[in-house]
Amino acid sequence: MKTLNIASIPGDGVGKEIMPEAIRVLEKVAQVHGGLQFKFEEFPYSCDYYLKHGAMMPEDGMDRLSQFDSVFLGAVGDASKVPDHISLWGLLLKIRQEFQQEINIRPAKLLKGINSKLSNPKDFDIIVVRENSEGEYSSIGGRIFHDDNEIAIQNNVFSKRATKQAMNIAFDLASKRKGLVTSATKSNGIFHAMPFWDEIFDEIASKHPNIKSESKHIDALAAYFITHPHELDVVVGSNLFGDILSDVGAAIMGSIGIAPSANLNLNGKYPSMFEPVHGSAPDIVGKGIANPIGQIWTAKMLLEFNGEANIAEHLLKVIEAVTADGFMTPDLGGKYKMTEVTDEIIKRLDK
Ligand SMILES: NC(=O)c1ccc[n+]([C@@H]2O[C@H](COP(=O)([O-])OP(=O)(O)OC[C@H]3O[C@@H](n4cnc5c(N)ncnc54)[C@H](O)[C@@H]3O)[C@@H](O)[C@H]2O)c1
Ligand SMILES: O=C(O)C[C@@H](O)C(=O)O
Ligand SMILES: [K+]
Ligand SMILES: [Mn+2]
Repeated sequence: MKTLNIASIPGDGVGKEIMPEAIRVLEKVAQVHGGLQFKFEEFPYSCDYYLKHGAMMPEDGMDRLSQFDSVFLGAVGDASKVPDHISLWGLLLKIRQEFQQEINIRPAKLLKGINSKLSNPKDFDIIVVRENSEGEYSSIGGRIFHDDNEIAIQNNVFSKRATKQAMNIAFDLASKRKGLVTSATKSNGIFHAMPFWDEIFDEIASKHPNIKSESKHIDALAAYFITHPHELDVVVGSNLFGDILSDVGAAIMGSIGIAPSANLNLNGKYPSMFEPVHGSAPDIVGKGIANPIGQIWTAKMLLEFNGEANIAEHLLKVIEAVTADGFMTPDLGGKYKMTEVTDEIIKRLDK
């Protein structure tokens, strides 16, 4: 019997609602699999935890999480309790950076039965590879002076190593898919970092002559996601560009409530972390209508990256069968509750 030890962090808002749903699904997956079991330990790290303890997690929090095979996270952020930059840097970004989860894989594809926010989408299947550890997400800088003289300086950090790594992963993925890598740039406006990014991209591209490659400015690329999603394959972007593009990707999938993501540690020193693309959705908390599919599709990625690709594929097929038959929450235009969608997925996992 293979055991996967999973640290679950429901976090804030709908994170607390969808996490139990995905765990129900994973327990069922284990039962159907026969040779797999999960041991979950839940950690209450969240904005509520911050209000009680003055920090998003205790001092030994990272040590404790490091003992697990993977971290499974819901969503972080409740601006009514803690400013967003404090909660994100104290938990989500802290885990990404300290566990060296330098790559964030964010698929965007159309499932059967789901109406995209596009009026006439062709079949698209995109993977956004987001550099996940540096770039625009840096705490280097500061604020000086007061009143109207106040100045804020924010430094971006681009290392050749992490940039190459993200691009190499993108080319590897493309070699197993349609064979196209698109780089998100802004080298017309961002004077130092983006020409550097483009040079590295050209260098990596020249080492992959069998893979097509192209650079598009982020503004044009965001529009291209809307107008030509079916032409894209793998898209590689910096931390901020990857963040924005993955929400655009989620919108053309039909809802941000279904988009999954995997924050990957590649050196094996720390666990990877799996969490949906969306946040804590404060506007729908407590209504029972949060879409559980983002968290459940994320569970599929957790299975895949823990060596269980077959059952992971089965799970995604089941999710798609459920959407194809119209079992959807209101964000997708459906009339079903969160738990009803989950129940339907669990029911069909047996078949
Ligand atoms: N990775 C993360 O944990 C993460 C990601 C994004 C935002 N956040 C945080 O979440 C909070 C809210 O951020 P936001 O409003 O910008 O983004 P959000 O993703 O929480 O919500 C955006 C919109 O999508 C909807 N939505 C999100 N998840 C849904 C689901 N599962 N089912 C149905 N609809 C869903 C919301 O109702 C809202 O209308 C902030 O504190 C922010 O910092 C965290
Ligand atoms: O990375 C972020 O900025 C937080 C959230 O928006 C995300 O996409 O995970
Ligand atoms: K999330
Ligand atoms: Mn985001």
